[in-house]
Parts: sequence; C-alpha cells; structure tokens
Amino acid sequence: MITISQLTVQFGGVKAINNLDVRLKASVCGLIGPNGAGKTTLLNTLSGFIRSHSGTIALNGQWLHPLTPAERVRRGIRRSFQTEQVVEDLSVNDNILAILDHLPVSAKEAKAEVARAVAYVGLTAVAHQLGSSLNLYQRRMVELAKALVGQPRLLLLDEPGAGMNEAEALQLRQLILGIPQFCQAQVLLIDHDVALISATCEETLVLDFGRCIALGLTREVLNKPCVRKAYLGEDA
Ligand SMILES: Nc1ncnc2c1ncn2[C@@H]1O[C@H](COP(=O)(O)OP(=O)(O)OP(=O)(O)O)[C@@H](O)[C@H]1O
Repeated sequence: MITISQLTVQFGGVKAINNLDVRLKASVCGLIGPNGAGKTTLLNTLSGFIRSHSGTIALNGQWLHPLTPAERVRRGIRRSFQTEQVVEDLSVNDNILAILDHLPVSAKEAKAEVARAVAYVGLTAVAHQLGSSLNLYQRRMVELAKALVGQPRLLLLDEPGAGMNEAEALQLRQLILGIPQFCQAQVLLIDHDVALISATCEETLVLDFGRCIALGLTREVLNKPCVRKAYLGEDA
C-alpha cells in the first residue's frame, strides 16, 4: 500500500504535486490525468529521483523519504520509463541481469530469476539476442522483465504500452494483470490508454494540476464528470 501525505513537489513556481493526500491500496492502480498533471513527477518522487518539498510517502508502512534511489531499489521499488532504456550491445538476459548487480542475490539465483522473468514476458526465444536486434514490443518487454526481478514490491510503470499495436496491447494487459500473482508486487500504472487502465486497474487516481481530483474504483472514477471534463475533454 502506498500512503502519500500532504506531498508537495515544486519546480520553481510550479507545484507539480500540490498537497497530495491519498492512499493507494489496490494491487494494480492506475494514475491518469491530462498532460502536465504531475503523473511522472509522482513516479519520480516515489522512486527517489526527485525530492519532495514537503510531505511524506510510505510503502507498506515504511517511510521512503530518508532512502536514496538505490536504497529504494533494494527495498523493491522498480521503475520503467516512457522511453525504453534497453542497452543495445547487451543480450536480453544481460540487460535484465544488470538490475541484480547491486542486490544481494547469488549468481545462481540471479540466473534463475532472470529466466523466470524472461519467460513471463515471452522473450525466452530471444533471450540471447542483443538489444539492438529487438523490435519495440520486445524492448518494452525487456523493460517489464527488468522490473520483475529482485523481489519487487512496487512497480512504477510509465506508459508501458506506448507505441504498441492492438494485439500487443492486449498481451501487455494480461501481463500487467498477472504481476501481483507473479511476484506479489503492487503496480502503479500511468497510461493514456483508457482501455488499458480500465482493463487492468481496480483503483485509479486522477491528477490535475498536481491535485487529486478523483480516486476510487476505476469504472466509477472514469464516469465522474470532473474526470471526463479534465481528462477526457468532455463537457461536464
Ligand atoms: N524538471 C522539471 N523542471 C521544471 N518543471 C517541471 C519539471 N518536471 C516537470 N515539470 C513541470 O511539472 C508539471 C508536471 O509535469 P509532469 O511531467 O509530472 O506531468 P505529467 O502528468 O507526467 O505529464 P505528461 O502526461 O505530459 O507526461 C508540468 O507543469 C511540468 O512542466
């Protein structure tokens, strides 16, 4: 569970997150909002890339603010980025293995964990191929597999389906839905694809100008007039 209390993150005069007070309990939570709403800033604050101005965040009851980004990784926080970060001259296996370099995992365990994650995302057949040979979907799958190793507790996924076709997006849906069972981690998912959010997220948080404008069951949240107006661009 993520508990965010009175969180403010500021860039100069812009409050990217403005006194946010929410609790995210569902195993797969959506995070949506118009461009510039503060979604990526919230993910960056959770992963420790950005320091908050004030307020606190706790994951499963443990305060995150004293921890560096590296310590947060050791506590099981994983982050995927809008732009995939696959290393071209490393194999699929080695791209994923690199995540375990700084975690207390033996070489044998690491190999087994990587193989399990690679199989989960459907990349076993290309596990020894170089990053440079992968298509966009496979690259996105490498990113997901990187987030699945080393006993993750929270996966922060920033538009994992960007650029995917319909069939690929359907496959991604199934994978996201299975994550809590695969590794007992909570998922916080940013995506502009409302169909993906609806299909995978039991609960959704909607931000606008850094504030929570709705939080609750996804289908109820998506039907709220304030959300339809701010996010879906409809008249209230
Ligand atoms: N490093 C930064 N320096 C200055 N302002 C920033 C910085 N990062 C974000 N902002 C500002 O903070 C606000 C929130 O940005 P953020 O990227 O978190 O929004 P977002 O909801 O993720 O948007 P998008 O959907 O376009 O990715 C915006 O006004 C943005 O311009």
